[in-house]
Amino acid sequence: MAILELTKVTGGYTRKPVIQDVSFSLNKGELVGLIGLNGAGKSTTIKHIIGTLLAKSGDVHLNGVTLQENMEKYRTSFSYIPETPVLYDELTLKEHLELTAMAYGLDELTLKERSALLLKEFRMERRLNWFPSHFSKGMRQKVMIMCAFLVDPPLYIIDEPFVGLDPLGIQSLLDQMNVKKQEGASILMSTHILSTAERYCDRIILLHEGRVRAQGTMDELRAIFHMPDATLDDIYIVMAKEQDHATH
Ligand SMILES: Nc1ncnc2c1ncn2[C@@H]1O[C@H](COP(=O)(O)OP(=O)(O)OP(=O)(O)O)[C@@H](O)[C@H]1O
Repeated sequence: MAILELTKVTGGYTRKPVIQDVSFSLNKGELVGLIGLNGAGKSTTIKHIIGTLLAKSGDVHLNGVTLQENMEKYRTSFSYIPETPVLYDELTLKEHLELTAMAYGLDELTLKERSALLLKEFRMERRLNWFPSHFSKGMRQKVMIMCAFLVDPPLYIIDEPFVGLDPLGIQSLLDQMNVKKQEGASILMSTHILSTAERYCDRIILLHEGRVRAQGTMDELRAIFHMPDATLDDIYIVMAKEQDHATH
């Protein structure tokens, strides 16, 4: 069974749809890249998955249920790392981790064990009692990343994770993603860093003007675009120059 399944999702912010007929799924243990130009609809698609926007038509199943069918199961089946960190100014790093643990019903021991590993991995051990106002941009992002991994859900949704992290931070994140994948979790990641997406993603979904233009492994994409030796950058540029696919 797919952990995440979008079926013909059409939606947006106003009556005019931003994404149309978006269908794709993620299987257990897969890392899938959501790729597209600025304004293609990546964040809008993610908002429909996490439930901040509701589809005008079509549906999203997560862990076998829609948000309407079982809100509790749906919400606890994923964690989300937004593009721009959202932190509580009046809570320390330690309190952010504690709050996340409480929201997801983690016991004290699990919180202690998992946070010790994450704090070490992301080199934040000495910042436990700091407030967000003293964090750099990358550190703020690391707080969100640590909270997401603390939960240990079956699905991670990560919006443009690499901007703002230093190379060590990026490597730590990729390592964590890999560990979780090995344990069977699935990851949906949107990014503009195509070389990283090409290297790490099992499959790629190419969004263009609110629609899925193509999806598959790199080899499948090369076949679809008739570009046998192409990199993801090459394919992306060809897709970006297509004028009329939105109408087909
Ligand atoms: N809050 C909003 N209200 C109305 N329209 C919006 C809102 N946010 C985004 N849009 C519109 O939806 C379309 C898709 O935007 P979206 O943010 O999903 O793109 P994206 O693929 O994530 O782009 P980027 O790579 O720049 O982050 C754009 O035309 C944008 O103007």
